[in-house]
This record gives sequence, structure tokens and C-alpha cells, in this order.
Amino acid sequence: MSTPVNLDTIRLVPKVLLHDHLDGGLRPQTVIDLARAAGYAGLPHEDADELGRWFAAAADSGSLERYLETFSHTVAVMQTAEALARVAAECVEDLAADGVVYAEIRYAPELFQEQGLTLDRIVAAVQDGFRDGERRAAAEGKRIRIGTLLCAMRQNARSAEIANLAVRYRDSEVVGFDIAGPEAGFPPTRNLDAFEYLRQQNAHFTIHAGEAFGLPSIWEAIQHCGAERLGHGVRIVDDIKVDEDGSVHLGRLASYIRDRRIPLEMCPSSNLQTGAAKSIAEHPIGLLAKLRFRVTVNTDNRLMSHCSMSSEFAALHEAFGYGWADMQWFAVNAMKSAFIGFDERLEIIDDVIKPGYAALLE
Ligand SMILES: O=c1[nH]cnc2c1ncn2[C@@H]1O[C@H](CO)[C@@H](O)[C@H]1O
Ligand SMILES: [Zn+2]
Repeated sequence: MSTPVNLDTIRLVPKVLLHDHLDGGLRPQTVIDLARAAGYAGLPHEDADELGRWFAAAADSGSLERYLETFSHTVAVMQTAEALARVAAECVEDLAADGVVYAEIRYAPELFQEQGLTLDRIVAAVQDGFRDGERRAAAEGKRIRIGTLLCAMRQNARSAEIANLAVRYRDSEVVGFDIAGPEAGFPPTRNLDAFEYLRQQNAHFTIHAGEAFGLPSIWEAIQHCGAERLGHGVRIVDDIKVDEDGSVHLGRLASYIRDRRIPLEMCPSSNLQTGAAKSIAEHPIGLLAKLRFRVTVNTDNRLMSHCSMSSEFAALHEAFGYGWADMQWFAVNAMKSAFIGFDERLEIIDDVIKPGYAALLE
């Protein structure tokens, strides 16, 4: 008899996460502890459950800009090396407990300088925290590896500096670069110098595109900037036409993205909150997966979007009937798309992912 698919069983299978923001995944109690230590009086609640509910409700705003406002609280309490290391270590513990075996976690170092930390100190503190978290997970019998992505914020003008920082730490598990923040009004081409530099350095980068703004943003990210992956990319469906008889027509951009196997870092729950999709059942991930785009499933912000990798898969199972074979497909897609070396990716696919699903697929 095959193992039933539910939240508890999904937590046990190996999962791969490519798109998760460090400042969007704090435990509510940690936000409270750190706020107290920092003397930050701006939190809307002092009780962990209430605070968790507040973040999810406030982020459930219908717009990316309002969703992003909630980060002012998490960023405010992440201004010391100790706080950054704690948040990073707990992030790894939480992912490992959820059955994530490989994750790329991103954050914008420039946001953590309010009390004078240097960019180097910030990166070092977070890397220490990740290594600490990996060790703690291993002590619990959980194998997990974390790669870091450094983000520059679209509304600021520091992308060249942050790209340089990412390259300097490339041998210390900083595996790539991204730009995040409000999309409308901040096209990715504003950061062309950073992307050109990264390409010259043979470094990897993804770009948040096609979340709050449509096809032009995706096209620029791929064709002008050279992004290897797309953060969200949901609006690529605007370039796909499905006729009443079910026949499907891909436009040139959608075809290019599918033909080139460009990975889409899809984050269903987050998209519902920012208004990029109406419900999980109507989320473009269903169509895109059916059309065999290189789709991956991600959390974006576990605190604000009140989700985990397992809860995202449980919701997708509910909406689209995905089973173990589909979940393995998503995990392999994500692992193929990771920014670590090819041999390391293969090793995780062959030694961890496939054995993890083998018994379920018999
Ligand atoms: O879905 C998103 N789209 C764009 N920007 C985001 C999203 N989620 C978080 N951030 C932004 O990325 C920064 C670095 O982690 C966060 O501070 C937040 O402002
Ligand atoms: Zn994101």
C-alpha cells in the first residue's frame, strides 16, 4: 500500500529549497527575544503566536509593496552579529526539521548596517550561523547543506558593491547573487553593471522578476541581464494562451524559457498574498508544471507567508493531486538548478533525493 500524502509524511521526504529570505523566516519568539535585547519597541505584539499571526495577516495585503513593509520589524532586530548568527542557525534547524536537504538562503547585507556593521562582518556572522545550524542538524541526524545568495535591493544603488561582495565570498559557500525589493518602477536593467561584472567572473545569479510586474521584467532579466533563474516568474503565463479545446500556444519568451530550461523559483503562498495569483488551485504552477517548464517549489518567506516547504507541497497536493513522483520531480528540478557545482548537485540527487523517494515509488 502506498504511503498517504499528508503534512506529516511530506515532512519526511527530501526537499530542495532555492528561494527563501533569511529576514523572512525568523521564529516569532526570536523576533520578540531580539527586539527585547535591542531595545526595539516597534513590535505590534509581545506574544509569539499573536505576532506570528500578525505577520501573516499584515503580509496578506494584495500588493508586494505592502507585503515588504512587514520586513521593517525583522530587519530592525537583525542589526548585530549575534542576532544574525542566531537567526541563520535557527533557519537551518527549522529547514532540517522540515526535511529540507539543500537550501539556498538569501538576504540583503546592506539592510543590516544601521548600527555600523561592515558588509564583511555581516556575511561572516551569517556564514558562521549557517555552519553552526548545519552542525546542530547533523547532531540530530539530519543532513542539510546551505548555500547563500546575497541580494541587492532594487530601490538602492549598491548592486555593484554587493555583487563584488558575493564574488569575494564565493569560496565560503556564497553561491550566488539576486536583486530583491519592489519590482514596479525598478527594472532589473538598472543594475546592468553588476550583472556584467558577475558574468565576467563566471558567477551565478537569479533575479526576482515577473512577480509584481509582467513580461517586460522577465524579458529584461533574461535577455538583458542574463539571469540564470527567475525569482517567481509567475507572470510568464501572460505569454501562454490556452484555447477552449485545451490546445496551448507559447509565445516567444515563454518558449525560450522552457526550451532553455530556465528554472522558475515559484512561491505559491507568497504569490497569493501579493496578489500575483488568486488561489493555489488557480496558481500558474499547475499549468507550468504540466507544460514541463523547469518549475521549483519554494517558501519565499516562511514567517510572512506562514508556510514551510512541507506545507507548500501539502497545499499543492490538495490543489493538483501531486504525489510522491511529482515531489521527487520538483526536488530534482531544484537540485539541477542549484548554484553549487554539477558534481555536488548530482551527488545529492543520487545519494539523498532518489533513495529518499525510492521506497515510496515502488
Ligand atoms: O517576494 C519578494 N519579492 C521581492 N522582494 C522580496 C520578496 N520577499 C522578500 N523580499 C525582500 O528581500 C529582502 C532581502 O531578503 C527583504 O528584506 C525584502 O525586502
Ligand atoms: Zn523572494
